[in-house]
Amino acid sequence: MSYGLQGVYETTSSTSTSKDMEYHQYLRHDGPSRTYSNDSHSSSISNGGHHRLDEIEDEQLEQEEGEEEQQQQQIDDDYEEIAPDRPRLLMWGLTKSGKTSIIKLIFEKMTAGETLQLPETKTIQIHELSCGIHVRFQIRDVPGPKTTSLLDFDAYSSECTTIVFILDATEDCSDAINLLVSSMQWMHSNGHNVRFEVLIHKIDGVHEPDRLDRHSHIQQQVTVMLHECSIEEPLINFYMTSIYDHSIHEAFSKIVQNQIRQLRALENMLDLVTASTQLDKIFVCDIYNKIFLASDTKPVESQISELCCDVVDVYTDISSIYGTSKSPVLDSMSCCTVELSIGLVLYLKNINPTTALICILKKEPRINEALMDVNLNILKKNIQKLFLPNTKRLARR
Ligand SMILES: Nc1nc2c(ncn2[C@@H]2O[C@H](COP(=O)(O)OP(=O)(O)OP(=O)(O)O)[C@@H](O)[C@H]2O)c(=O)[nH]1
Repeated sequence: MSYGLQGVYETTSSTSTSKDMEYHQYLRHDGPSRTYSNDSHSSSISNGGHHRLDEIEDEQLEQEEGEEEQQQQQIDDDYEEIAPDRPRLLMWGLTKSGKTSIIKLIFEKMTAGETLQLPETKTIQIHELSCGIHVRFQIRDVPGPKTTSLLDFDAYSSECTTIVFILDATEDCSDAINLLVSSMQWMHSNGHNVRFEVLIHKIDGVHEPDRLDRHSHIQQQVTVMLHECSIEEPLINFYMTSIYDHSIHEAFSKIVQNQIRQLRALENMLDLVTASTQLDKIFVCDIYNKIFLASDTKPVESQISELCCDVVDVYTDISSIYGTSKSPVLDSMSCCTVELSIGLVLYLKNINPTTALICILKKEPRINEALMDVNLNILKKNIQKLFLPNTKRLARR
């Protein structure tokens, strides 16, 4: 498979178990032409591409979209058969650490305040989820132990590919650290080379100047204990998160990205497009749960990904008011642009009803929109192709 992006146009100009289980399956379709603007930030959802492509291309696109829809339907009809080797994530950590809240907030649109009323988890909850372009995975939410006991951990973690360990940063962390290390030790001694993604969670409850110290103290303690257990080079990442800000989406995006086999290829494509189109940053984002499936490899500040989440919110709000499944706010050729007063332009374009490309660029007198349109359309097709062989192969089974 070629990892390059075929057909990108360049410009020389500088402008250019043992327990009961509950099973949940989340399948979404549809997305949201109208104009939207306000004075300080002008935003538009415009049908900007039609004059650039001829009718034949339009028909081809419609046909392609029809095929895609059929394919999606087929996938949805037989989930188990279609994605038998999907990643399986286990949410693990002491009781009340925040496992259920995270799932409800990201994937069920519960507000942070509503999570205060969540009851204790009594049985395993299995969530079959899909993010954007055919990225499918399972998340298990399990009753959190009250002590460092590993009772039932073998059943909970069977066939899991990643453990998302939630550690409440507002409490004394020693029990949680012991549980984390003993879980890793159990996995190691049973020959399971599973990645641990550790969320140092409820960080909003820690005084701001102490947060980095808390993070490095926990990380150091875990590293020392793992070394003492002779676990060298463990597969472990640490994130500071809270459901009261954007950090949980950012961390979960990285966790989901670690599950995507095509991630490097996708990043290569995005790098090529940013370089050839003079974009500052480009993201592939699931518009329903605001999970970033990939971005180009330039470093990104948190504020920028927060801005992207905001543009997705604007888009979904307008879609829910004005769009219907039969007539979405954006069709395959349209885009949504938001000009910020700080001199940045955000540009949203759909890849399919659930996935969008979000580009960030500096506002310049002459943005080469035609070049951007052409390259983003090529990128869109290439992304679909990248995920298609996988889907077709699975569909044939
Ligand atoms: N301050 C703060 N509270 C949080 C955060 N995340 C979750 N909580 C709160 O933590 C409490 C426990 O959350 P749950 O999601 O029920 O915890 P759990 O780990 O699923 O608990 P069990 O079901 O007992 O295993 C709830 O009151 C949430 O509102 C966070 O980021 N910050």
